[in-house]
Amino acid sequence: MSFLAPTTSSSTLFSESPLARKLCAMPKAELHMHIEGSLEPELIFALAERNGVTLPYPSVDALRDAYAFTDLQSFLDIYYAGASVLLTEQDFYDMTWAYVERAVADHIVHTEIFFDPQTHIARGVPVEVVVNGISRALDDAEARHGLSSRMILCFLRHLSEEDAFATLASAEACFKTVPRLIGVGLDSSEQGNPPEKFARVFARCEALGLRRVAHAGEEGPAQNIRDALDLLHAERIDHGVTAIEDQALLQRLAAEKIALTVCPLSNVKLKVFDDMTAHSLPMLLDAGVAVTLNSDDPAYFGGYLNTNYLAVFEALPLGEETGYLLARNSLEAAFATDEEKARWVAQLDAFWAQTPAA
Ligand code: HPA
Ligand SMILES: [Zn+2]
Repeated sequence: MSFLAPTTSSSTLFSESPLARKLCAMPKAELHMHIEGSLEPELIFALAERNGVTLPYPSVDALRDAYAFTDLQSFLDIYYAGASVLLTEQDFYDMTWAYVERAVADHIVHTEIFFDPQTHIARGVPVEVVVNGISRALDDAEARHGLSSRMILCFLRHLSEEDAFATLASAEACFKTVPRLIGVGLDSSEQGNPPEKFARVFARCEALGLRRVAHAGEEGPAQNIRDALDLLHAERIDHGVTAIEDQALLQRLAAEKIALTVCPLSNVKLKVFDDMTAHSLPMLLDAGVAVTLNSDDPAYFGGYLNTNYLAVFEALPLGEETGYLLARNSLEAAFATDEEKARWVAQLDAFWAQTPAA
């Protein structure tokens, strides 16, 4: 038996507190996760070896060491390099399955997965290979784990409008044959690529009956959020954390129940905020905006969904009821049927009633 006191008392760890356990175990949805951003360095190296792709990093550790980002662009450069190992349908399946296991462990009941076909098409990978690999893994996730899901095709905003239209045309058959592929989004470099650049593409998507989201107000001004709503008819805003610059916009987001898919660890890693205590989340919540928490690119930003919840609740003065609100917002903002949403909210309510107050 040892009489030495532990150097860190485990009871002081937030992650082991009753509130942390409750946040981790509650049913929730994830609405902002780029599947290529779930590629862990180990899987990048395994796929590179399987496919004979040479990486510009000598080892897993060297790659991980390169994850010291200064802004969004410095991340995107590495993110697209990592995605270059994806070639076959099985690669997309394996990547998605690895995320599914993390999602199930985090008590996610519904996930909406972003993917970036243009980065794969440019390397000669047909969009069907991308869509079928991801979708087949999500079929298995539903069958084996009861995990509900949708897929959202994102246009890369640093590329041209013409390229986005060509991508949409190449994916039109997929939209018809893959029921869970329900919408489009807009990601990549926000600076210099405002929403208006894609107004006509999004109008075509709306005419096709597709759901619409857009990254806006991540690094860019609050005006980009307004333009994503007015010019792209976005139904949710991805990030949206710079909305706090504009009081009237905050009121509009709250009144129109436009959900924001906030990604706290991403924002800190990409230096949108100096640290988690400086995050605009409390101001967004105070304004009555329907905020949700998400992991964005979990393999690059230090963790999956529950790690985001823990980081936020450890750094900010948020009560248990905010945990419930964030989970409920995520379920209600999902692109799912009213019946599905009512079922998940009932599941959350039952969990809340059964689990002692933290
Ligand atoms: O956080 C992001 N922002 C913009 N584009 C992206 N593509 C992957 N992740 C991101
Ligand atoms: Zn994102």
